Amino acid sequence: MATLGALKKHKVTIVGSGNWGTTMAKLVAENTKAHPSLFEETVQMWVHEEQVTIPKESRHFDPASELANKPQKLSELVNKLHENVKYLPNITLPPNVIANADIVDACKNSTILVFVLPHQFIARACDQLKGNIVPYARAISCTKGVDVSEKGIRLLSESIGIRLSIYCGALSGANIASEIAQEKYSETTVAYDPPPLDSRAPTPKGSPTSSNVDLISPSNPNPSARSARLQALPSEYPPLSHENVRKLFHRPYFHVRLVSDVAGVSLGGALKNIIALAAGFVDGLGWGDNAKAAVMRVGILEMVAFGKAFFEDSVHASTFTEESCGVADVVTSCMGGRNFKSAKMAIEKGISIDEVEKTQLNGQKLQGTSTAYEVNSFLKSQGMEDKFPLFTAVYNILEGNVKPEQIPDLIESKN
Ligand SMILES: NC(=O)c1ccc[n+]([C@@H]2O[C@H](COP(=O)([O-])OP(=O)(O)OC[C@H]3O[C@@H](n4cnc5c(N)ncnc54)[C@H](O)[C@@H]3O)[C@@H](O)[C@H]2O)c1
Ligand SMILES: O=P(O)(O)OC[C@H](O)CO
Repeated sequence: MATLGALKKHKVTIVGSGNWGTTMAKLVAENTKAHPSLFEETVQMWVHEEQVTIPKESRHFDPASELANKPQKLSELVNKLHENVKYLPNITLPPNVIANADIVDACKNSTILVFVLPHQFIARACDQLKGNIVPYARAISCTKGVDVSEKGIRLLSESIGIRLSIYCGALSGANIASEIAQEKYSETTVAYDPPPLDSRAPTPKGSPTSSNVDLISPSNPNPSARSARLQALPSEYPPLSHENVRKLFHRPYFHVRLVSDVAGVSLGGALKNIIALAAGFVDGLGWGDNAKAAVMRVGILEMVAFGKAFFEDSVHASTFTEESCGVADVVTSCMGGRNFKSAKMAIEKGISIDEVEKTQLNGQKLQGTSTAYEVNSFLKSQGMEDKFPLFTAVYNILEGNVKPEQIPDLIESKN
């Protein structure tokens, strides 16, 4: 009985503190408090430091205070007010969330790292952490996107795992952060497929681990070769079984389903953002719900086809259809997501999405535009743009090569 010998508790760090990062810190901290035999109560939240002035509309704004119009460090404000007034205003954080602007210190001795950074900041964060974390740490990626290079395409969970030489799973779902922060019911999918060594069973010689998966590339379209050895979680810690991982994320208002399909969960979260941009384009044209449903239908088909074409060994099509991280995330993202809203506003105002992001989002980041570019660059490298007409159309609209009004013709089936 592995748990009988457990003496230590898992220390959890949330790597990121945006809209979703701060929400994740809140719900995880509620759970570390609720499960004191498994987790240390204090949850560190890494804050990318910036100077923030308390907004006038904030309940913390006091015109009589000398601090009223004075920029202050965000990490200090979070710890003083128990609120992230910039990225998650009006939500009280539990006192066991501790904001920390030093990423290495925040992650020191943590056995569980929850990555919730915008995609573009992952590589640098990992560079800073490399060699400064316990080698048996485990990670969960909540970031939505994919990494593409001249060598091929990689899931963010893989990128994190490879950069840090640790195992990384994924969490993704129909999860608009502000609703979850207000404790409105939602579901999510957590993919966690730890190598056999974490279950304390001896690892059969030559058995695969789930980390350090080779890149998908033209010469290696469906890699199954898995190379590196992971360090086993010491037996003093409670095992990170599906049951215990669920206890870290599940709340009465946030229902978690555990699966083993890390690729499916990661891909769903990335690709739905391209579909959400298309939905925003047609809505911005004033075309109504039928048009939106049409691009969602085609987008879901392309999401499934993409998984089958490039991740056939790992993705289960049922992950897209049956779990929150698939069709359900497409639906919520195309109704109320930032990518959808920003694409819609860009069309309505006749400006670029980048301009909407810079002027309207108060520092929050879109992931759909970079994912559209990354996916297109990969499809081009595979000579497969025409097999994914919606993804290709979104890229070409962003590039100014075609107009949103051309979407119906561009996505029409040629059969
Ligand atoms: N917000 C949501 O509803 C939601 C839900 C599910 C998943 N996600 C995903 O979670 C990820 C994180 O999104 P978010 O909503 O927490 O962030 P956000 O877009 O609200 O905020 C941007 C974050 O980037 C940080 N940042 C800015 N410059 C930085 C730098 N140079 N280095 C490091 N960090 C920097 C800011 O401090 C801030 O925390 C994204 O991939 C997003 O798609 C978001
Ligand atoms: O607001 P978006 O477009 O970044 O989407 C948020 C979540 O991913 C929805 O599940």
